[in-house]
Amino acid sequence: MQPSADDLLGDLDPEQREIAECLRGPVSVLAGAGTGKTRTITHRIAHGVRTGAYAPDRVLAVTFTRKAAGELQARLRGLGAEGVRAQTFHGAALAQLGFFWPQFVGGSAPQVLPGKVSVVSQAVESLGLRLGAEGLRDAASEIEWRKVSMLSIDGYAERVHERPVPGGLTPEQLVDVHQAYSRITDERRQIDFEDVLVLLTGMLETEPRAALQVRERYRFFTVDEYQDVSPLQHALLRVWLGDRDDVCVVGDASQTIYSFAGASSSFLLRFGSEFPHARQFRLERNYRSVEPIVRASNRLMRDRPGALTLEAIRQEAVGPPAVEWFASEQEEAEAVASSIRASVASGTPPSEIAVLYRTNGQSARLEEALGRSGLGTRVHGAQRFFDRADVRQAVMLIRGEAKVADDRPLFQIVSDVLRSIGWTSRPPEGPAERDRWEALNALLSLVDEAPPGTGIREFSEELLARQRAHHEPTLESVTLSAIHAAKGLEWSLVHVVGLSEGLLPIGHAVDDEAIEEERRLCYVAFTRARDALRLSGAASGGRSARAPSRFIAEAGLAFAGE
Ligand SMILES: Nc1ncnc2c1ncn2[C@@H]1O[C@H](COP(=O)(O)OP(=O)(O)OP(=O)(O)O)[C@@H](O)[C@H]1O
Repeated sequence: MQPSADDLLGDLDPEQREIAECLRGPVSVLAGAGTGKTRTITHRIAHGVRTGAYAPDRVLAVTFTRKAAGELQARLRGLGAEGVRAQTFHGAALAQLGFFWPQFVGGSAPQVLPGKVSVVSQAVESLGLRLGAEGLRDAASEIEWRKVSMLSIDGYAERVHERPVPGGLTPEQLVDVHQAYSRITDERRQIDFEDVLVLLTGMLETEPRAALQVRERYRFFTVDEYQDVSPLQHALLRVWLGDRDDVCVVGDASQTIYSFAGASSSFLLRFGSEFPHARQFRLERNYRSVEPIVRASNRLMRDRPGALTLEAIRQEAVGPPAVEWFASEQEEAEAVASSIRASVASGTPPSEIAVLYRTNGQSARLEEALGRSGLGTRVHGAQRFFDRADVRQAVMLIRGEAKVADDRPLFQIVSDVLRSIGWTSRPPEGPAERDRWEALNALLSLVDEAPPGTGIREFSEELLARQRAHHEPTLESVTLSAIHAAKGLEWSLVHVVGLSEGLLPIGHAVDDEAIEEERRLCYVAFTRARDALRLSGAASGGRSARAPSRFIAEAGLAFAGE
């Protein structure tokens, strides 16, 4: 049963409620980590729909990753706001471009390149230059940065001396690479990820009939994680709005961790000058984490521009985050694995545990150590749950079952399907079998979560909706994740590893701006933990000795065993 309008708002504290009731006009919310910003905006939208202020199909909720869009969509569905679309900027733009292209340009929209690196490689070759794999990736990132920053190649040429140039190229050659890349994509009539936004924004600016259609379609906009908006995404949002101002943006400047890719918290912090009549709110009450975690996180960000001081609601008597220093990364990985094994033995479910690190290269050692401790792991972002071949097969078979009348209980129908493709009631031993088992078992756990009385047909529809939205079920394994990919998520127990100079902050962060971005990453990592945060670092990463990360002392903590 869906909550009534009053029950909906009953889940919110007075500040959250005030925001949820402020349904019109420009609204900005500066919301610290764990203060319930996602809860607030989803309730605000659901409240708008429930009270009739919003026609659900005229509401667009935008965010930055498909995962976050899936979460938003699922939370909205859970609150009864079914018809509302939650999309990424890119997803929404791609759909609109595909729709308008035949009308205003003719034919079908150009093909979107799956990635830039191979074209960059051809561009480099066409100029008689040479670049290694890393250099090609860096050059591709620079092309992305230029486009999301809305710089022409000439504009970029003026600023290239302030930009990172891949080793082996001069700044002038890098500009040539941009030019050659552009020429090749134009010749082949291909567009890249950023071009989708560039072209749509241009089309909506120059074709009033297209702009009119989009504005007719979408009336109420909400942008989550607004601290991550790029100049290009901001420009698109402005053309979507036209001269209207029903937009609500929510974000936390302390969680800006994509500046290197062109994101800028200045749009969030300057929202009041862009919309002088905006209502501006703050959420500073942290519901997620126990007080010592909130205290350390506040200390880490003290006096930084736009930083909020969080008030911890959870005042349980617990000690400060544990901090440990090891002689080598191997020792660190083994100690983390045995500590996690002890936590699981004392009752913390593996799905409530995460190990976070700065670079993807750190995961293999941890995966091995945890595997040796008999724990299933899942590297976050490696492959999306609903893209797995075993999951796709299971969903297809379940959908097949839904087509025939069957009065057996739902659990039996689904477990029989899963058994037919190798699921057993006990988990198998080997890591690959275990991984498959965890995935199939997660599908079965969705049966337990379904409301009583759910039939196979409804269950199959729910699976399809989740598959479309990439709304993944919980897997009973420990999550390993790069900090960047952990944004927006939370676990009961979080280990942050690699707290050494060179890893966090990363070695290539040298100027103040880059160090500040590393600090924000560290903040995002700390604030993912609800009940316990464990920090560690190691002196040796193999080649060189490292010093403890400055962020530990700056958070008011100290290493034991240093
Ligand atoms: N009014 C409230 N009462 C109780 N718990 C709340 C309330 N608001 C939020 N929470 C809890 O606080 C936690 C954080 O909420 P949510 O995920 O919406 O936060 P967020 O602000 O989006 O976090 P972040 O920016 O750190 O990712 C969740 O566990 C949520 O259930």
